[in-house]
Amino acid sequence: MSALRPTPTNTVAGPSTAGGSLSPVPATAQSVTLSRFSAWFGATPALHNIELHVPSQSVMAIIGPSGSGKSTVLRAINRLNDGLPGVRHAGSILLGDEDIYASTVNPSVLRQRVGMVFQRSNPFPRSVRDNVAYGPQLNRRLRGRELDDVVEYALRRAALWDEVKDRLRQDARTLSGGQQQRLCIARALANDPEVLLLDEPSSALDPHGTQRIEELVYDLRQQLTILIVTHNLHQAARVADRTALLVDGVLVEEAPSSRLFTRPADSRTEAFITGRFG
Ligand SMILES: Nc1ncnc2c1ncn2[C@@H]1O[C@H](COP(=O)(O)OP(=O)(O)OP(=O)(O)O)[C@@H](O)[C@H]1O
Repeated sequence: MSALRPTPTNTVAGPSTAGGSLSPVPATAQSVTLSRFSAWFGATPALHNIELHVPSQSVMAIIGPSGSGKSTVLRAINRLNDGLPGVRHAGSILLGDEDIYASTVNPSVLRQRVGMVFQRSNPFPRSVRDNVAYGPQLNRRLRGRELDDVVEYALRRAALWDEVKDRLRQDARTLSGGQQQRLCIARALANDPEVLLLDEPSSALDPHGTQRIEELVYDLRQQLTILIVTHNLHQAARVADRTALLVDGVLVEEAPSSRLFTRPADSRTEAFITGRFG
């Protein structure tokens, strides 16, 4: 098994602008596989022996009651739990066939390959352009025209370009909440990730903003592997190919969304989706 490394496309990704048309070279989407993955915060167990395979170029929704471990799963895939006091884990998480917890893995490189967007949009207090340019500038040392092209490419992929192309120098915090959330997605996409983790990305948005995010997830699934944590069961049913239910850190059921929401195999799933608990 090889150590995680920047993919070849990460070094050249971004648009070629020959002829003035964008022809992006996206990274190859990767599957994500958790095997007997457990996590603890101090003595408190948060995840128990999770077995979960997310096929490449698909959307997996993770649902479950509050405190069931949904965010912990996402953060484990990005190694964002590393460094929290008392945290430890057992088992493995593979990105494609690469163990993300191998000692050779650089977590910063991992986080370029596995982008994450949080519930509350968190743009830097800088311009729209600078928010998106930050990653490729730092990680790929892009400058000038090449950098501008990557910014445009990422904003187009995030379905935001048309709304901000004349406001690139404006403070990102002047955008609407929904636009800020898509800006955060563009910021992750600028690193040309193979996997995108979305932690309740539309819970702070109005119905229109929510719909834009869902359309975006639907479109991005062709190029990326996406895991989305959501409290909105209709959203999971709409956007996710498969859905996983976590209860008390245990994976209760994982199935195609069309089946899980209509013919759940486990009585706890039925109780959860019919609102009898959680
Ligand atoms: N940094 C931390 N330190 C200690 N315990 C934590 C920490 N983060 C999470 N936990 C605990 O781990 C468990 C799972 O939390 P997690 O945030 O993953 O749940 P969740 O399903 O995402 O919840 P919610 O839907 O409310 O966001 C909870 O019991 C929580 O209190």
